[in-house]
Amino acid sequence: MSADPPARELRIGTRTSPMALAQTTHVTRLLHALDPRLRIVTVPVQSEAGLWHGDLSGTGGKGLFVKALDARLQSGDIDLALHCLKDVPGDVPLREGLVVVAHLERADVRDALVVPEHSGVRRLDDLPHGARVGTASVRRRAQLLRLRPDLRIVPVRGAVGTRLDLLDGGREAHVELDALVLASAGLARLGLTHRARQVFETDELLPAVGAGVLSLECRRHDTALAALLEQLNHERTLTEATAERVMLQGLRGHCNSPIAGYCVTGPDGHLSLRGMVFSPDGTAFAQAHLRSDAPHDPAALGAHAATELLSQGARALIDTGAPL
Ligand SMILES: NCc1[nH]cc(CCC(=O)O)c1CC(=O)O
Repeated sequence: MSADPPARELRIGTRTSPMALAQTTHVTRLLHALDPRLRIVTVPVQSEAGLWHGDLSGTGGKGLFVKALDARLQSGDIDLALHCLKDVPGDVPLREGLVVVAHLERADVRDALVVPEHSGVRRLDDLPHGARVGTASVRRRAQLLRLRPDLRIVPVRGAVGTRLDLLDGGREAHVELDALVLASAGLARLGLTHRARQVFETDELLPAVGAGVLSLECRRHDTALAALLEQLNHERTLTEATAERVMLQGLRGHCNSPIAGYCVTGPDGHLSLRGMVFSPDGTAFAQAHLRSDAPHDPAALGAHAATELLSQGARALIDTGAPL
């Protein structure tokens, strides 16, 4: 072998929220461990979505950051885009010339209950009747209402820190919230795990498709970079995420559909996929729980789960909750 080529500059596009920056730092460390000579440049990418606090369910809001990053990648402005798989809509095809090369090992997939700093509430059951719980996720709303139909669910968006400020600010924040439900993985990335009072088991609050998974995307023709990034791929995560994503795509949900999906690999290598689709208030739902003895075909498992959910009326549930 001849001498190594000089290390290249690598431009990572990132959202500017603290969570996105923490994820970028994490990936930067992983990349430097593979090649310490890489010159990694962080390129902030904005989208209007981060500025909004209202209900974004009808605006394609979740997909805006994905689209903004993908456009910058396509134009060559950045070399690498990092996505929370959970935020990548099921119905948006990958842009021409781009490729998802790695799925990083999945972090905690569970949702967590967070209460104001000085509150004595330890679990959802401790909240008073009619308590106000902040979440803008229709998946969380439906499942929280199944657990506690008396709760008032308040749509709260924005960076995790902003939401915590609203929660802790109480009356002064003009939004009196008794609790928030947030992703454990997001709290962990921000060093805020101590704020989680109750971490919901996956069978009481089924996670989002792709929860806890970061995916790395680059240009198809950037083969040297693709080869480097592939080393960061985690095979089990890819398999599980594939089953969940194929299920999501088969359901043809809109950008904020009340869909949950979680695939786990058993000790003997089999895959177990649970999927649920809810009505907005959680009173009606479809569910599938399928097992595959062939871990090599997660896509078939996902497609099968979607078919099962659709046979139980998932289409009507998704369309009822659809934005006007
Ligand atoms: N929709 C926002 C979002 N997208 C990804 C995460 C972090 C955790 C993850 O990757 O699953 C979060 C925060 C949250 O939902 O509280």
